[in-house]
Amino acid sequence: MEMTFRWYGSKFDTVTLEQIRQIPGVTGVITTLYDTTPGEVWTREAIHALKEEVEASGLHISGIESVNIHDAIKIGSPDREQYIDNYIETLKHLGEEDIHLVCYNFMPVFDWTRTELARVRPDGSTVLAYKQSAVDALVPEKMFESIAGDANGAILPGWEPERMAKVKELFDAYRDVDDEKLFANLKYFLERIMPVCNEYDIKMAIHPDDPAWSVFGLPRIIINKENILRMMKMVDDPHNGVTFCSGSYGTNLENDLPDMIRSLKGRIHFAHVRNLKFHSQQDFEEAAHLSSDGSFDMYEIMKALYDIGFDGPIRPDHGRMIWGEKAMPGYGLYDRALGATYLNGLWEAIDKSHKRGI
Ligand SMILES: O=C(O)[C@@H](O)[C@@H](O)[C@H](O)[C@H](O)CO
Ligand SMILES: [Fe+2]
Repeated sequence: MEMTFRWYGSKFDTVTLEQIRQIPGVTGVITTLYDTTPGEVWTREAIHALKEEVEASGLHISGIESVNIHDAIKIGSPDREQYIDNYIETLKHLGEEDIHLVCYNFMPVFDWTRTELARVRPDGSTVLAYKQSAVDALVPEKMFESIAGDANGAILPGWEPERMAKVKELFDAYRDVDDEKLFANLKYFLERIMPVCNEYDIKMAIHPDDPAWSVFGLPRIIINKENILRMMKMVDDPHNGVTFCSGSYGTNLENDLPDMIRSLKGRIHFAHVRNLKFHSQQDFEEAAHLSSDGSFDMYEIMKALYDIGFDGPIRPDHGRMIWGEKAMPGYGLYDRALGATYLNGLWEAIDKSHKRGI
């Protein structure tokens, strides 16, 4: 595995490449062209410039998170053809620039959903949190407004203001899309892009839905072992793979994370590893990465990744806001750096135990 760090680009991120370069063991960044909108073609020039900037700092681009999918593709409307063609163009340009990993998600309307962006924990740190009762008390149009105030002025990934302004219309457009239709539209999309992925060896890594259940009645399919295995089989190509995100699959306590990892051997191309702390089944907050701070056994998660021979990029996921830092919620420097170091420590221990036959 390679330890990496998400970086939104110098125009958007409070964290610099120089800082990332000094986190021990981090060699790559996971980045994006944050000022593109879903559906747009990424130019080769823009990708090249990003790559040069990253490489000038002594790091390299380990993958893209995300090339977002236009709603027409998820809805399956006739104009999806154009947007799929655009996506293929983007993949081609990425391949030409020697980038071989693309993370994306297939969530209707909203990307990840949280009801609080700055819940205060007993140690004074703040974290993102989710409470089902708070979602149930909201109309979807108000979702964005209800959390935007705590965003530290940042644009939230997957919550593009232009799209959020049209939430009502989007909900209408998804009216006839149920789980089966969404599966079919995902299959259609993947079958169309697989030739270019094969040609340029681009590994597609779908990110799970977060939380891993339906929100506001919208269909959500990338939520559990059964569905993700169905998806792997429906387009049975190693380039059709997974971002294993412990914090997203882990929102559903019925998901056995190490078991899911083992069942996806060979198809996990990217891993997000973070911890959650549950207060009740549908009330949880993001914890520090350390097992004892949350509800997951992080050793078992890393061990499962190790055991399946995972060799792709891994990154700490959302971190707490600590030490007075002001950054995009979940994406400050300090706590994610602690997370990277902790995960590297677990990995070293697992690796050495394995080699010594312990
Ligand atoms: O919650 C986050 O910040 C991320 O894990 C997602 O936004 C993720 O990048 C996308 O869902 C992947 O397309
Ligand atoms: Fe994630």
